[in-house]
Amino acid sequence: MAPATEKRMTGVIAATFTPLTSEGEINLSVIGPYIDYLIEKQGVKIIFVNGTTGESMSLTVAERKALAEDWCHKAKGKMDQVVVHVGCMSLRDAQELARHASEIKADGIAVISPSFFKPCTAADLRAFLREVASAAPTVPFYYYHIPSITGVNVPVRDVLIDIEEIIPTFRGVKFSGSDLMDFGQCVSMGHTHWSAVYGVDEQLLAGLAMGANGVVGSTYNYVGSHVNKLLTAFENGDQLQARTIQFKLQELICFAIKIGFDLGMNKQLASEVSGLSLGPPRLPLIPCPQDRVASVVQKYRSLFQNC
Ligand SMILES: CC(=O)N[C@H](C=O)[C@@H](O)[C@H](O)[C@H](O)CO
Ligand SMILES: CC(=O)C(=O)O
Repeated sequence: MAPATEKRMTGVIAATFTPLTSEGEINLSVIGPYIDYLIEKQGVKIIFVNGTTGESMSLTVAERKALAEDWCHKAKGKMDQVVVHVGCMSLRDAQELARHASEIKADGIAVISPSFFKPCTAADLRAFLREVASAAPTVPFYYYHIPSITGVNVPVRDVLIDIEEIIPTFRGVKFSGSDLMDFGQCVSMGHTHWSAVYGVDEQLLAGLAMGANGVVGSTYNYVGSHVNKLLTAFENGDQLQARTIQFKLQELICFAIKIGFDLGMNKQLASEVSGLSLGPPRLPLIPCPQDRVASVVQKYRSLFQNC
């Protein structure tokens, strides 16, 4: 059983971008103001760092450690939780990051499946996750499912069967897939000390309907306050209001997709809205052309400003 003091992942969780300088170095000076911005302007109290949005797979292990440490240190006493993604292609790197996350007192770790050589079965994936988790035996552990990026389509329900027998620290799933039956099965197989957080921002309301405890995503860096209202409306049974906000977010994402939505655009949009200097993405991703940034920012303002 989980210790009584352990916190669950709930509410609106921002998957943070990794601030880079214009020369492409990690820029730790932005992290303090970034945390304050998320708390004050977006009402976000839990952050998920070094994930997909954080370009973790494009960073070195040393950079990921420096970032994780800074996020945890600066969020202390401000954020409710910092969950650090430690997944890597190499099991040894993932274990090193898991151990490090434990040392810096991260509130949880999450692990993505390796995606160059992929696990073929749920058993293979479970074996990988167990080895990473065992490097941080006191830290709450989450499996991070993102099949559109990893190409690993093992149903999460198969990963979860009796998983605490092999990973005693297992505490839930960050589910960034669109298979809502599988997500529903994760919720229904879950325990009261687990969290099922949903990660497809454009259909988060469907995730809530399936029983998500929280939502995690990149767009909550700049629509977090609106999505907080969506969650409240959902809890109050106000489906109309919840859908109104969801549809606005869909409109923004649809618009962005039409002009070429990628992490470069997303990061630049977050910079423009927040006023933080998040910098460019790292190659192979490239910065978004200024005219496209301007039009997505304009769309954002027309949908979300002054309401
Ligand atoms: C594939 C991807 O990056 N997924 C993110 C997190 O899981 C989401 O937050 C998306 O960025 C978001 O749903 C917009 O498509
Ligand atoms: C979106 C998300 O959860 C991530 O960036 O890892």
